Amino acid sequence: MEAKSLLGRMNSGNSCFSLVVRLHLSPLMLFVEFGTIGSLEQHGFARNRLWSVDRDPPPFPANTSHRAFVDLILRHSEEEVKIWPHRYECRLRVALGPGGDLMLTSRIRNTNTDGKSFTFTFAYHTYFSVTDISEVRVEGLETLDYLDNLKNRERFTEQGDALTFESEVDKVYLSTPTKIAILDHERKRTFVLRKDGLPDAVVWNPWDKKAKAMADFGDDEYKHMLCVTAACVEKPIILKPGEEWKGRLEISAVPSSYCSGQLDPRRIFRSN
Ligand SMILES: O=P(O)(O)OC[C@H]1O[C@H](O)[C@H](O)[C@@H](O)[C@@H]1O
Repeated sequence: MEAKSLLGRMNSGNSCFSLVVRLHLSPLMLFVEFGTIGSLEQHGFARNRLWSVDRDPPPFPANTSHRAFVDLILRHSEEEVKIWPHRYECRLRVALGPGGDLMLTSRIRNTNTDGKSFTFTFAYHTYFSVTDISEVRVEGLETLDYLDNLKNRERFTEQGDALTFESEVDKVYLSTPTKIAILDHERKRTFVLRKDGLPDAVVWNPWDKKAKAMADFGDDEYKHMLCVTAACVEKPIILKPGEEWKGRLEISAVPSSYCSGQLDPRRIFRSN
């Protein structure tokens, strides 16, 4: 399966809202090196590999409402050995809930037979469709420390209230809470991200100049997108042979002007 530029569209069946997540896949799954810190290609190699579908996946736990799912698998390959001399298995489960919520679960296992550990970083590079970036707020990241990719990854502390956007942004927020909300006032829709095992969050919008310079990005598309990436970047994950790491991201869309902490989106879904 080609991982690049996957468009995932989910309609809730409820006319109040629909959720469009651009799973610019690999984007969805960055592996080994997030960003351009190391010697590998931008965001690592997993994004540009061919994944296969597991036709006999392990069953879902009985107590979950997520019944529609696909498991994608990526394993080491001979051609990759020069850049990443390890054996691994990476499983990505993409599941849809009855209310239209999207659940991404990743498991990465060290299958080395030479006794060697390996280290990697990880991110779900999810692009969110918004009506007007200038009217968007992000809640859950205020007052946190971040590394600013536009300033040589210098560390700063976010001030004030919720994040708003009026120019290019490329920040790695550190030790973030498990819940982050993206409020689209004009559309009266909020995306709620719930994550596990992914302490960091990257917030990115290229704004006008960078958008024009990017070959695979429309000149005006920056006005209608925000990339909020659940990640594990600051402290890389280390796995010994036989060990497995698990990370999870759940994305829900909630109608109207939901504010984090005030409403529980799960209840809204159930009552619809
Ligand atoms: O275009 P992509 O390779 O998907 O990456 C787009 C952007 O993703 C991230 O959020 C990074 O922090 C940015 O520095 C990068 O430009």
